[in-house]
Amino acid sequence: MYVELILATEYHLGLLKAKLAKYRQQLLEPGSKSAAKGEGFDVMKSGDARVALIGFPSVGKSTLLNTLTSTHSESASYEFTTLTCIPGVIEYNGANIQLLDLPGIIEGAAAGKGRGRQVIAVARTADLVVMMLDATKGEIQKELLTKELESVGIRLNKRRPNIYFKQKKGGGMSFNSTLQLTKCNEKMVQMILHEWKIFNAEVLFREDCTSDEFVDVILGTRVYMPCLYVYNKIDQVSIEEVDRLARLPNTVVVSCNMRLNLDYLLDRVWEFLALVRVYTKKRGERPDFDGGLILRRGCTVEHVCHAIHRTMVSTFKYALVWGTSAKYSPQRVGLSHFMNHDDVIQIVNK
Ligand SMILES: Nc1nc2c(ncn2[C@@H]2O[C@H](COP(=O)(O)OP(=O)(O)OP(=O)(O)O)[C@@H](O)[C@H]2O)c(=O)[nH]1
Ligand SMILES: [K+]
Ligand SMILES: [Mg+2]
Repeated sequence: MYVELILATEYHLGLLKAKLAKYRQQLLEPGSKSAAKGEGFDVMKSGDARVALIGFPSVGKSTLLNTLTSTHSESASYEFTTLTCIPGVIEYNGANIQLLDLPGIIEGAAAGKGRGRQVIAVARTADLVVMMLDATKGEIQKELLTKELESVGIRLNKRRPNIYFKQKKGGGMSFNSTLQLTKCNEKMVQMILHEWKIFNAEVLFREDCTSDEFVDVILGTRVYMPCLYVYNKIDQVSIEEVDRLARLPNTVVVSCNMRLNLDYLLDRVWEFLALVRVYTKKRGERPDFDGGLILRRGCTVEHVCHAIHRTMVSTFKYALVWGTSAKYSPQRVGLSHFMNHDDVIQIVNK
């Protein structure tokens, strides 16, 4: 009896949340009235990666842009100093990383307060969100901002749920899981799908997901982004507090005014962007250490070929690789060999 009651509550709540998610989705769809005014700022994507600075007003976003790039963005002690998107470029490890200074956002941003929607629209286009927080203001800012971003479908530091979902023309529902599910079940999935008027589909849970995560999968418009939390103004708090903040996950503590820990911040940005630099070398010549190629972690020799020239793969015979990805230097490898940061490669054509 008791168990049934809990289950009934779970179903009720699960379905309610699914309805809400569906409703919110309609609000965000392009063409709908409320979405129209929430267009992003018009800034060209450039460089090897894009980082968006998100934070409450006056946490020091513009000060950071001014410190790390040659672009100037007005910074002042009053809130909402920045009213538009200001792009700058960080040069690091031979890569050009576009850093976007944005207006501060406040609670209710997702619902249209201030320039919140525009800011969030830009954040969605970034490869990394740097959430800037004021070290003097505790952790509440982080929770509020995370909620704002979640409410418009941005998931920070989370993996896409491992659920296979395919809508079908007929054949009814097929539900399977590769492991014991503890947070969701077939009945719940069916109820949620009916809410979307989906009666024919194939669903396979490959991990123990919640019904909320299943809703994310049906919507299919969620963005999963890495996020680095940066606590600024550590010159204003006790050493004990700095120590505590610095140990939080995915966190860097800095002082933009005093230029403290900014090198470490850049290291972490590079790591979060998962960038890799690879040097090319011609036979009998020294590697071209001025012109490294910027690629993503997990890239292979094939990716390197594409980065050099789109027809390179068709003439590829083998490659010689020096560096940490090679078992010996040089190692002779094929197209599927994984490259590491700062490896050197010489490509031999047919
Ligand atoms: N104490 C201290 N103050 C800082 C630091 N970094 C920035 N500030 C100050 O914080 C205030 C706000 O800085 P901004 O760079 O304008 O902040 P913002 O986040 O861009 O603000 P909005 O554009 O209004 O959202 C300025 O008075 C800065 O001098 C820091 O490391 N320590
Ligand atoms: K400000
Ligand atoms: Mg600013």
